[in-house]
Amino acid sequence: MGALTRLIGFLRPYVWRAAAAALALVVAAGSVLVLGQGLRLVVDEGFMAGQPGMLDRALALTLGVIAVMAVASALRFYLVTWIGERVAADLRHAVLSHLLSLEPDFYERNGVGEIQSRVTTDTALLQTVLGSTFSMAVRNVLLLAGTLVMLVVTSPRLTALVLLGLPLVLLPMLIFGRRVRRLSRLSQDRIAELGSYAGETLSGIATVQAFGHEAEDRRRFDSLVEQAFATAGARIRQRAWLNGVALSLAFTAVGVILWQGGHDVLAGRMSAGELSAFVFYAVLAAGSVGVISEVAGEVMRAAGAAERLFELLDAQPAIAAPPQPKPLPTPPRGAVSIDGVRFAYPSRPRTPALDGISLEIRPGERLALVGPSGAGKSTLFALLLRFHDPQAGAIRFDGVDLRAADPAALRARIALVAQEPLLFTGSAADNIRFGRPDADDGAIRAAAAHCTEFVEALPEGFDTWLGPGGIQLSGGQRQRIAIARAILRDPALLLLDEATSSLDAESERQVQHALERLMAGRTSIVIAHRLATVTAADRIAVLEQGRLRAVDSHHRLLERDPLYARLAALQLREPRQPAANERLGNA
Ligand SMILES: Nc1ncnc2c1ncn2[C@@H]1O[C@H](COP(=O)(O)OP(=O)(O)OP(=O)(O)O)[C@@H](O)[C@H]1O
Repeated sequence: MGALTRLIGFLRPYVWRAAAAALALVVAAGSVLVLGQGLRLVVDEGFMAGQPGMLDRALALTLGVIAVMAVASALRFYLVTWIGERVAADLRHAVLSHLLSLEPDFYERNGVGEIQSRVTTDTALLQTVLGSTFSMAVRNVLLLAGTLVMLVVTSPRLTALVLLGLPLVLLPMLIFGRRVRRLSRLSQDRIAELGSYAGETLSGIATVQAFGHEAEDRRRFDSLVEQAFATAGARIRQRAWLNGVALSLAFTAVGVILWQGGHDVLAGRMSAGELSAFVFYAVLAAGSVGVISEVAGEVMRAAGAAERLFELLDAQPAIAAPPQPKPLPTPPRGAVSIDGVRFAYPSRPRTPALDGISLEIRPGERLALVGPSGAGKSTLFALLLRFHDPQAGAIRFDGVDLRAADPAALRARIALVAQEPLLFTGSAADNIRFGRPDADDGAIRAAAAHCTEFVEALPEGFDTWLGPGGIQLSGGQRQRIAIARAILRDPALLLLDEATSSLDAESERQVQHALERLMAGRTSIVIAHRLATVTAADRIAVLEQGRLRAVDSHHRLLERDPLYARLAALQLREPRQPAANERLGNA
């Protein structure tokens, strides 16, 4: 119920349309009720009094009422459906837009697949229910209320009989309705679980097939699908009971009324026209109850879906701009100060991923980060981008504590080139424009100066569609596009996670050349995997188990830090030399 009332809040911008819809609804339902009175007149004044002229007038009147009913019904349908679709669209918009403000951690905790399923299946369900079912429900609730009034007006005695029977009809609806609602929610959860599992498996299809994991996945799919089906089965059983019980009760009631009413007419307590009208209204009422019982389940399912969507809407971003964000100085300098930073991931509060890190990085400096796997290098990047806040200490960018700044303003001064750069569906130009959507073609070409030769060789140059994830490019080409994207953003601070996968010597040289362009004149922090990078760096910071071990130049570290010497020997690689057969081939 809470979710439904909150949905009504979404109606606020459309009060006038809602009012018009309500008016059309009342007129449409009202004209159906008037038809019942027409029926009474025809029977009493026409048939019983034996006046054919009365029949003609009754027909004319009826046609008029039908015309009004038709127009009002069409209007009601249009307006109510429009509002339903509009509210579903608004809700989709609100949820998607809110999701963008939640930090990467949130998705790690809750699973992207699960969230995706809520956004797609739950909004789709709401869309159908708000767009059509809801309109039916409202129409029938109103019709039911109207027919009940008309029943009382026509014959209070018979109505009393109906009302006595009413709890018999409503009680099972309430009981079954509640069960249906609980099962609906469970059913949606199961489908979401399935969707999330399928999403992960299908996006990792290459790994799945390479390891021959299909049989295992098929088994798990089977079990998840069957679980979802079992839940759906339980829900359908409840709905089936609900429908059967409600309908049989309603029509039994009509039978009883006819029987009692027939006795009343015979005894002269009511006219035949009144009984006709009464039965007309009773049938309408029973029909409404039937429809309501049918759509109530759907509406309850929608309430479950709305509840899940509101949960997403209510998720508070852990990282947000303070009410009065402190502006970063202009022009940006690119000074980073890390001061006694301690950070542990929420899932492992006892083992800090970074512990007591202090480091000053001067504007324009080139700092290389090295350390064994799990030392905290990527975590430091995540903190610099403010995906997390440190539990102790502070990070300052150009003198401003990251927590005091607007994260968007901070990130506008940073560009990230990830180890496996992520490209998105679109053209080469779209991907380069990613961090500056308003950039014109000239700016894009300038930023891509290091890769024009290969981009222009693509079938449609910069407008070539690269497929989802830039699948149509080689690893080295993807990296160069990602570098162009960072150059176009023109950041004061560059965060670069060097690729570990080896490229051939020529691609390596091209990527290196692109990186030189990117790093020129800005502060850069590089998670280094190449010997060339550490030798060219101003300083190298050696991390080990979340602690800063040493900060110095390559040569001095080689002399005085055994861990560094070992890492340099094992981890940092020279550009790959062409193999002997390649050299032979070239000769
Ligand atoms: N999301 C997370 N939740 C909990 N712990 C995490 C999470 N991400 C990383 N860690 C832990 O934090 C520590 C530092 O990880 P981090 O990814 O920063 O290391 P790294 O130096 O970048 O390693 P690599 O070179 O292998 O990428 C590791 O012990 C890791 O297990």
